[in-house]
Amino acid sequence: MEDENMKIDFNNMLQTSIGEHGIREQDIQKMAQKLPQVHKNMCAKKDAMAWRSLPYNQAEIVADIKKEADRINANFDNFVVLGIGGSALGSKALFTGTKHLKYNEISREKRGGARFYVVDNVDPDGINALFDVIDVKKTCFHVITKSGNTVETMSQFMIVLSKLEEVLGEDFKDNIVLTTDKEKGILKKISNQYGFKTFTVPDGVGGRFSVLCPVGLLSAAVLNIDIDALFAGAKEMDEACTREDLWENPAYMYALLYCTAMDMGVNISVMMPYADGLLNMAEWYAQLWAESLGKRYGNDGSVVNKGQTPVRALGVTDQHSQIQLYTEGPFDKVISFIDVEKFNTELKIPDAPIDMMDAAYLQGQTINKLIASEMRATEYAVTQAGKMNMRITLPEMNAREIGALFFFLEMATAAAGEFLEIDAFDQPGVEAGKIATFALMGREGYEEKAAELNAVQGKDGKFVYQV
Ligand SMILES: O=P(O)(O)OC[C@H]1O[C@](O)(CO)[C@@H](O)[C@@H]1O
Repeated sequence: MEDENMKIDFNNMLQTSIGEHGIREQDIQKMAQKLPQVHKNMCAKKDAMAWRSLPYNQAEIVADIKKEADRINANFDNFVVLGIGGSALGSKALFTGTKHLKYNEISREKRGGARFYVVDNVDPDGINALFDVIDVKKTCFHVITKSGNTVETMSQFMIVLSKLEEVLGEDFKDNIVLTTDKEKGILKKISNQYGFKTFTVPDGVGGRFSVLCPVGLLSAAVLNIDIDALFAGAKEMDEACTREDLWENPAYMYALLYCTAMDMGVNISVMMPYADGLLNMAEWYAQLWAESLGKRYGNDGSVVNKGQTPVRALGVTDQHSQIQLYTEGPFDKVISFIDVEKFNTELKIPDAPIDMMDAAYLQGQTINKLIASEMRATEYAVTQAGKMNMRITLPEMNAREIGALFFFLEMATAAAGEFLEIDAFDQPGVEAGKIATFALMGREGYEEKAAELNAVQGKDGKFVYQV
């Protein structure tokens, strides 16, 4: 990739940079023995990993999405995404990664479209707070659930439908857009019966890999994010991340080094962007890395309990809360710094009208230089402390770079799944909680589970402190 593109620097993962707790050349060689099989699987499973084709095969869908976005922006003041996990996090990362950080507060003229919100929880105060600031009549709700059954999203949807009915009677169809599976799930049945505008999550595109399909693209279009540029970034990354040679494929190197680190007891992956707008990218990555790699069983059915705990941190803010631990605590984490070479704006630290004393050296410099210097300083400090870290540098925060970053991390995650010999595309571990929730909420067919839950032995009172 050329100089103006993203740069991914793995030096500080290595013993040559950080000393005894780093990865050695021979560790790379050893893990690289798996690479031919990893590459073979990545090639063989390309079609099954349908998210890899999304930058290439959606011309018609994107045209429809843009038309729908134009309708939404022409008719509504607000656009609200209802969804959770992979149905929400990509939209959030896209939004803050490319748009004005106070988007909803700037004028409509400057925004060029509806205000944008994502509701990805079932906190009553959070949902009610949104209703306090939007006029539901003037709001389009995008209900996203691939399975079409997710309890959080369906309950949000029901609340919204009733609010709409209160103010619009039966005339609320235009305020709703759905995105779901092509045939499965309750939402699809509702779509068929009531004829809401509906987009499809393609087969082979799991929630956490779905940002570049209608799940994230309708948000992108409503936000006037350049979808062609998103795809261009993803395609560039695809080209790099399908190469067979480890030394030319950054996704393979990421996967190899992180899996080697896991074998060395490095159980935590901290993503620490130095840009407010990229914190949501770290949130998105957290689901991607956690749900894809956290697995009890290996492909051969044996118990492996693999995975690495993702942590989101924000530079520089979390330097003043977490870096003490990262430098001096256990050797159990790797930090992925993300920095941005050129921010969208510049902010000078002017000469102050009072004597700033020892702080006067800051005068005439920029906040841009300060954040960049703090990133380098923190990288230096954790490297000196012998802790694994690496750096992803974005030349700018724009649609192309964000598209490339999504695709890079998706490819790295899929490759890591192959190195770990687990299925990176299922999530059986979340089922137990979902089923228990159905039971506790009285869903038909879950009576036995409800009885089981109610029969669970009481807690030992001596460990419960009623203060
Ligand atoms: O899009 P859905 O089916 O509502 O799922 C939401 C999220 O729930 C999960 O299935 C896990 O609970 C995620 O994998 C997914 O992104």
